[in-house]
Amino acid sequence: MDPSDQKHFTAVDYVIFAVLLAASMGIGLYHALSGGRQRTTQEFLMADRSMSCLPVSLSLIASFQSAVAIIGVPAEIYTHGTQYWFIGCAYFLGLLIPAHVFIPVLYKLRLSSTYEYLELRFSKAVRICGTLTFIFQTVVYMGVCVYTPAFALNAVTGFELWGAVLATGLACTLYTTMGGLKAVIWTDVFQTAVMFAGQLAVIVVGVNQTGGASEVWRKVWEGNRISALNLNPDPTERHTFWTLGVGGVFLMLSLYGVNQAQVQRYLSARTEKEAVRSCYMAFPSLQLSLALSCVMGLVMFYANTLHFGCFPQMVIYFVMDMLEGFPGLPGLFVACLFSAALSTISSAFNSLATVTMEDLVKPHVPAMTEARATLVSKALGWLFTSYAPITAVTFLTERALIVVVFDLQVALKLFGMVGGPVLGLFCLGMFFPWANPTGAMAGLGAGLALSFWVGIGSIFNRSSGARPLSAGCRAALLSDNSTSAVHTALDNLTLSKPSGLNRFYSLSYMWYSAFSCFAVILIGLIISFLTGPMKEEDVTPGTIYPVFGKLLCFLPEHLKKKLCCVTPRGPTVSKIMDAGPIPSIS
Ligand SMILES: CC(C)(CO)[C@@H](O)C(=O)NCCC(=O)O
Ligand code: NA
Repeated sequence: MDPSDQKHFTAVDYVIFAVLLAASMGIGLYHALSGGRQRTTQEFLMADRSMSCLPVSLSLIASFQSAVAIIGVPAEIYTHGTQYWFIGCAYFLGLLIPAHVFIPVLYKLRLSSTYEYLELRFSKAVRICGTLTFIFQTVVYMGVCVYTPAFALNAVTGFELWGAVLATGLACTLYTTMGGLKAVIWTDVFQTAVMFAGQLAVIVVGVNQTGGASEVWRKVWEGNRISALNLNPDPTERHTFWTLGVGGVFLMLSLYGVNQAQVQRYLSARTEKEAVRSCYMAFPSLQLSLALSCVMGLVMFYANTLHFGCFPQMVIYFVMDMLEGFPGLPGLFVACLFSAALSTISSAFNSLATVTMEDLVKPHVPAMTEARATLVSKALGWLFTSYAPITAVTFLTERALIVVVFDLQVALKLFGMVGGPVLGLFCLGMFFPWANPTGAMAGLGAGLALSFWVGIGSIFNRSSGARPLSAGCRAALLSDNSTSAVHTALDNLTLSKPSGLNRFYSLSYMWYSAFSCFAVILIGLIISFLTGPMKEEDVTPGTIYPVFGKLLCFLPEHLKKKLCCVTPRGPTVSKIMDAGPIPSIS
């Protein structure tokens, strides 16, 4: 790295950065010493189920908004125009459905791990498979998240990459294991504020330097960066209204509907109403965050005259150049990236500790005392911490992978490939009373196989929906002579339509969630009917959401009853479950 890139940080910047870390630690320490002092798993993992909707809602948006999005979205807008902004349309249904379908079912069951649902509805084996899938997704995602801010810090201060990665993991584990979920949620609130402040500062400075908002607008308009609504129905087109606005709903459902990190937050809310409200309140903040990162991409487009693509790493240099002469602001921006990453990683730690404890440890050690269980949960937190830097460092050793790791697409592909089948499994259970455990297992297995097939196939398929400039970006990263590299990349741009299996591999990654979700449901239902569908009286009460009953409310009563299996939650079951661990269902 050119040492001249490292002139940006002044003493004020270091102070701002230190304040972020100190405040996060302080919040952790406060929750370690107040309340019940984190001596029970109910407090450590579930925040005593006492949270109100405001902190929960800010925490919800922080979980999956990492530095990857903060710099990935501007890079996307800069390169391809504002089409990506239409993902905001998916936020409507993507939050309404969790609020009115998933929360009512999951909250009433008083779960700790969302995968307990799978055991109640299907079997222990399905639950374990759900848990393992989640652990895989989260561990890979953490590796991606931890790397981005470390790169930024390295670029502006020269701080060693691996040192920054380790420090991030360490800081995060410290406050997470000290203060439990309460600390995670309250640091999320603080860190979300820092995140917004950093993005806002860049935009305000950028717009002022470039001669006002109307100037920026004129230039991005002339530069063709304001995209019209693309209604092309082709599923291989990377970003259209359909892939973003409809495919995006399924992506949102896999994250906000059934992902442990989010469900744990809903369940930590004081009441079900409060959980639903937090979901509603997440909507404006998510839109604001999307708008800020899109506008940042437009401002960058104005500030830079190069009319080729931009890779995410460049965003950091752009911003640092823009903020030169404003001491404190580079520090605020790096703090913004770290806030985004820390809040995501802490959610990941806490949710990993929860599922490992609740799904993998507790069922085998039923007689564990609360104090012991809390200790084990904390130890699990530490275990997973060591895992995140290991993943990140593995990425580091493969220099070419660095470009990949930064990509917004990588994170969204992962959510779709791994989260989509799990979403399908929950939908199969909640909406289709006939689905049986065999069907669920087969559906999940087939769904995962299909989504990995298309996901891995797309990596090896040149004309895939991947960004056409990625080859150029890689070359540009490795040499300073970016102009010629970009020309080569543009020359190599393949415009021919793929056919056959290649067409399958070119499926837009925004459809991965929907595709694998439907695959799981379809295969799950077929296998269930072949092996003997579940009888209504065998389904655990409270695990079905009568979606057909609600949709077909005009049908006569007896037909509706046949279709939707509206089983009320029996008093015996609720008593057993309120008393403690879930009884095994055979
Ligand atoms: C997942 C959404 C679409 C909504 O939360 C967004 O935050 C996002 O694009 N996240 C990318 C992954 C990341 O930032 O780590
Ligand atoms: Na975050």
